[in-house]
Amino acid sequence: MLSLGGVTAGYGETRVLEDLTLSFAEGERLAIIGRNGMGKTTTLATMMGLTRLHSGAVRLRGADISRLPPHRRQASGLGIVPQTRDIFPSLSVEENLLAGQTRGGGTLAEAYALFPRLRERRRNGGALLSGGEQQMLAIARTLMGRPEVLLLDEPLEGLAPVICQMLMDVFERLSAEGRTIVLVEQHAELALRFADRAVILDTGRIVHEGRAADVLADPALLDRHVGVGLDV
Ligand SMILES: Nc1ncnc2c1ncn2[C@@H]1O[C@H](COP(=O)(O)OP(=O)(O)OP(=O)(O)O)[C@@H](O)[C@H]1O
Repeated sequence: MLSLGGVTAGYGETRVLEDLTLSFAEGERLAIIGRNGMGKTTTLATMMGLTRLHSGAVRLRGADISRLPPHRRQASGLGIVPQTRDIFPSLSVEENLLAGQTRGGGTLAEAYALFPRLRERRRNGGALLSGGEQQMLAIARTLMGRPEVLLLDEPLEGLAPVICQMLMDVFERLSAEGRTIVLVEQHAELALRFADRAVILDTGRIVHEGRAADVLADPALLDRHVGVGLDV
């Protein structure tokens, strides 16, 4: 579905990812884990065209999209939910959703069916939402572009366990509908339980790649490269 081949990328002259090769299939659930600052966000941003690609290639369904700007990648089926959520604070929930709508894209009815809470809050300003509601809105807004590949950057960060579980259920649903999901998460256990496959990043390089269940069953590996105890 999507691949990075020998990718070295970063910001300006700074190189964050070094010769990174990674691919995943249609419908797959991939978890990318690792300590802070190891390049997880940069990996998603590079898939989306938001970094400087020094060398290597990004391919979507075999087509080289390395030179495509982010909006063209979005039109080709990629969607990212950034860690920063990027809600427009002065727009209502509904206006935020419509801002993410593309031609032939998702509908408000679909967004509200997935997140009934957003329907209740549809006239509220973005600035008045709780953290969980902001994250629901960020996800729903990206889905308005009907992405085939959904890139999620630490969607659970700072949220209460009950909201985290609700969002994980939503990701299960999106995956069951056939979407390909890449989940970057500090909550390693939730991410690994969800994913088929896991990649561990350390200083911009892949230090482990394999079945998520195997990573989950290897506390020493997690301790070495993720450095957090399992969180559930
Ligand atoms: N816009 C930027 N300009 C320059 N360097 C950056 C920029 N964004 C991130 N970096 C650097 O790139 C490295 C990797 O950051 P990245 O955000 O990809 O890591 P991460 O694994 O997602 O960590 P976190 O969990 O903290 O988001 C870090 O050293 C960071 O300081």
